Amino acid sequence: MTARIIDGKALAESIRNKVAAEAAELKRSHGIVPGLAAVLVGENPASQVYVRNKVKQTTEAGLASFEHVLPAETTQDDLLALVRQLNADPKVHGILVQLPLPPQIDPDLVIATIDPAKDVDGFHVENAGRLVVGQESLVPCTPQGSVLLAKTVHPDLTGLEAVVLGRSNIVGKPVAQLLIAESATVTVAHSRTRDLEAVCRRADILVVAVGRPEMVKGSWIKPGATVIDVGINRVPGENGKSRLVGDVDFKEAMEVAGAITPVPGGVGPMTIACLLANTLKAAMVANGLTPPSF
Ligand SMILES: Nc1nc(=O)c2c([nH]1)NC[C@@H]1CN(c3ccc(C(=O)N[C@@H](CCC(=O)O)C(=O)O)cc3)C=[N+]21
Repeated sequence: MTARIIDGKALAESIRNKVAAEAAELKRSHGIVPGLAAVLVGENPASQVYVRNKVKQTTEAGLASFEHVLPAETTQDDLLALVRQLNADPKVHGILVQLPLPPQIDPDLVIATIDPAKDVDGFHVENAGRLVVGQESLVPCTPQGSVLLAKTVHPDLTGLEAVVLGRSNIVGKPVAQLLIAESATVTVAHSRTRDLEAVCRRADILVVAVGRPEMVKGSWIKPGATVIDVGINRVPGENGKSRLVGDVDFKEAMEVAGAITPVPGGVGPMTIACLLANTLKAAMVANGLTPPSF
């Protein structure tokens, strides 16, 4: 059997098109242009690619994009001052401070300083808590994108066995919360889990977010399972070039899984699409309007 490849690029494009249509209508009816501010500290090359893609897609969807590129030596106080300035700026509806930050800056303090209503990453404790208790919130983009991709295969996740491999605050934990909200039976596994392979093999839906290139092998996957690969790892490729691989051994997984997301072209594009959707949502909520669902 060969797995079906889940097309993240196509789903991301359809979400971006919907954001663009809604943004055009918001501008026509209320004169509001949703604005996203992205703050990048230092020059991590992978971050720069992400920021460049994000700026392009933000403007293509008709949203306003405000870029703040700060030197690696930026002090914590200077970054906090910028965040407060963006909190107070009515043209800015969403604020994203790209992680990781340099060592002199405490990321928890930066996230806590972002106005929760503008926290389009969904990382603020207020949004994380609201997600857990099932209240309306800004939901983290990569987790949201991962679950939307799983739902292209299983529109109803009720009662399915979901295993999330990874327990980070930015992916593993929020993915688990979203899957619980979809009535899946959720196990969160991690590096300390006993017999990790056997736990993964129980999964109808396996979401992998560990940041280790090609760690999950074909033998870890239940035949026919849906595999969502959140990893984006740059590894040495042919003739001195680098290539991107996920946290799942794609070649092996293709022989066992029922459906799988590729890297690139899977979860990555969905992260950006969901970021644009969150920015639209933040702009509408800030103006007393009811946002669409995606
Ligand atoms: N506050 C914060 N929020 C984030 O969401 C965040 C962050 N910091 N720091 C960095 C990571 C990384 N990240 C990516 C998103 C999309 C792609 C993406 O679109 N990748 C494409 C293309 C990859 C390529 O060709 O280089 C793909 O997978 O197909 C990649 C990486 C968001 N992150």
